[in-house]
Amino acid sequence: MQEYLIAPSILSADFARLGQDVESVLQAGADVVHFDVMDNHYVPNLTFGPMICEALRNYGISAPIDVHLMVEPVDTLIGSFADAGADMISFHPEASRHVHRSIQLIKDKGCKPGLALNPATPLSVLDHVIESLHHVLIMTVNPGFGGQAFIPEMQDKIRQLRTYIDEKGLNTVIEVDGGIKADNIRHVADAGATMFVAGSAIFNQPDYAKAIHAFRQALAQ
Ligand SMILES: O=C(CO)[C@H](O)[C@H](O)COP(=O)(O)O
Ligand SMILES: [Fe+2]
Repeated sequence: MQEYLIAPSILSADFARLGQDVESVLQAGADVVHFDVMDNHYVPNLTFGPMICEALRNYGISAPIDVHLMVEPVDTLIGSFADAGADMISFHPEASRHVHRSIQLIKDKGCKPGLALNPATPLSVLDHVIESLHHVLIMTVNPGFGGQAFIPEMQDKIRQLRTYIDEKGLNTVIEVDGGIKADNIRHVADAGATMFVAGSAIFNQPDYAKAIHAFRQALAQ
């Protein structure tokens, strides 16, 4: 059976009690912690850096941490996030002057590299580097904010990426990020995604377990 990963985006968590909130969402059945890093330069918003990642590890969070870098430049932050306890690190190709070098830096630090593609970024940016990637993060909203609506055209992009990966015989993970809800997750999975980021659809609900269960039920259909 296909294994699906649910990755709550802590962008929508309660920052005043972040450790407890992340612990709660993991106890509620989440698989991975999605950690959105925004710099008010690559995207028009500002969030958190490696110190917060390290603080979560020190608090006792042992689940995989999936760092989504929406920063420019990229390379100077890779080492700090790896040292702070990141497992997966993705970045946007537009924000790196040397994409292959950034991927190698992530690997050299023992983390799993990913490329994050904005809605208007073509899949062709994956040519020549796809073999080095652990995951491709398809943005299904424009990066910078939580709580936006899923862009329907991305369904076809995910499908094309599935074909691209399968034709090469790779097992690259397709991660989707933005506007994922219980009522669209099945369609996104049908298109070929296996890892689902969701911020507002989980953290804005009173019962995290119920929200995650609704995702799993939709995926099991
Ligand atoms: O990378 C992101 C925004 O740039 C977030 O991960 C994403 O938008 C998740 O939030 P939501 O599920 O509320 O759309
Ligand atoms: Fe994200």
